[in-house]
Amino acid sequence: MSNEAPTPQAASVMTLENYRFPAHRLQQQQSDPDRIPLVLVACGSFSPITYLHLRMFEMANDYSRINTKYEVVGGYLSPVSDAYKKAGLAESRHRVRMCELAAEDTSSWLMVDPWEALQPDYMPTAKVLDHFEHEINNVRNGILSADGGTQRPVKIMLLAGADLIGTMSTPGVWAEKDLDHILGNFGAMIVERSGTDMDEALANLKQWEDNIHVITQMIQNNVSSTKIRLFLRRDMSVQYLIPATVIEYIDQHRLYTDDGESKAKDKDKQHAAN
Ligand SMILES: Nc1ncnc2c1ncn2[C@@H]1O[C@H](COP(=O)(O)OP(=O)(O)OP(=O)(O)O)[C@@H](O)[C@H]1O
Ligand SMILES: O=C(O)c1ccc[n+]([C@@H]2O[C@H](COP(=O)([O-])O)[C@@H](O)[C@H]2O)c1
Repeated sequence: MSNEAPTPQAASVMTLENYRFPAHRLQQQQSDPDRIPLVLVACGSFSPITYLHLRMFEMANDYSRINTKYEVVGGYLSPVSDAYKKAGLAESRHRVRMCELAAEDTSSWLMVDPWEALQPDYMPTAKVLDHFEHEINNVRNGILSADGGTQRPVKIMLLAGADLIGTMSTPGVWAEKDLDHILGNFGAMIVERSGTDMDEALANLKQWEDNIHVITQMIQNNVSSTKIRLFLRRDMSVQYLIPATVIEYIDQHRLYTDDGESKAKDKDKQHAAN
């Protein structure tokens, strides 16, 4: 897929004007009548997306099937917009395209929603989850029941790593009303992460503990985007840590190299001269 142009409905070619909620892999009908339909939403930088980000969804799917009454009917990556201004953040158009390449090439059920990435202003996570609630439960009226008789509402949940829930326990990072909305109304699936003490991360979130599902990593994977960027700056291999199509894209666009921008500009000048 990496050498193919994105299709017209692809997340990476959408603008705020022609935006359409991606639903091509969203399950249309439930398989199990006894389960509650669930859509997982991972918000983050994804600069760049790694295999761990993708694995989080697989772990959450297994966890849901084995430990809960939920049936996962869809999964979305929602890259943060350029307004987030975090160190190491590549332009959102690149992050959306890398997520899209990774999802299309390695998964049969993950999708990328560019809505958050396209926003000119920073969009708090509570508002991003509201957007999914609106698109799935208001616009689409939920999901068809297993017997085909009724439409059922879909539960939307945040999927995140332990460091992110740790920031929720840290006073002042998240608005209190947003925490109550995210953890009280939506809920979260949290993947443990080495370097983050789960008890500490959850310490101030006791009132919502019934809505917080902790997923243990049975095979520890400690890949992070920061380490990938570091390897790329040192011209070291990132093969088998992130999808091959994403590596190809990073090479083509000279992302995450110290002199990446100037090289890209030189290339543009060369094209213009020819
Ligand atoms: N190794 C990991 N273990 C568990 N969760 C992770 C891991 N890497 C990322 N995540 C989670 O994936 C989500 C999106 O990650 P994001 O791109 O924002 O972070 P990151 O990979 O830590 O990036 P950076 O290194 O640039 O800070 C977050 O919820 C984060 O907690
Ligand atoms: O909504 C908030 O108040 C909020 C506060 C801190 C972080 N977030 C979200 O958490 C995600 C990961 O952030 P970070 O800084 O750990 O890469 C990203 O999608 C942010 O928008 C959201």
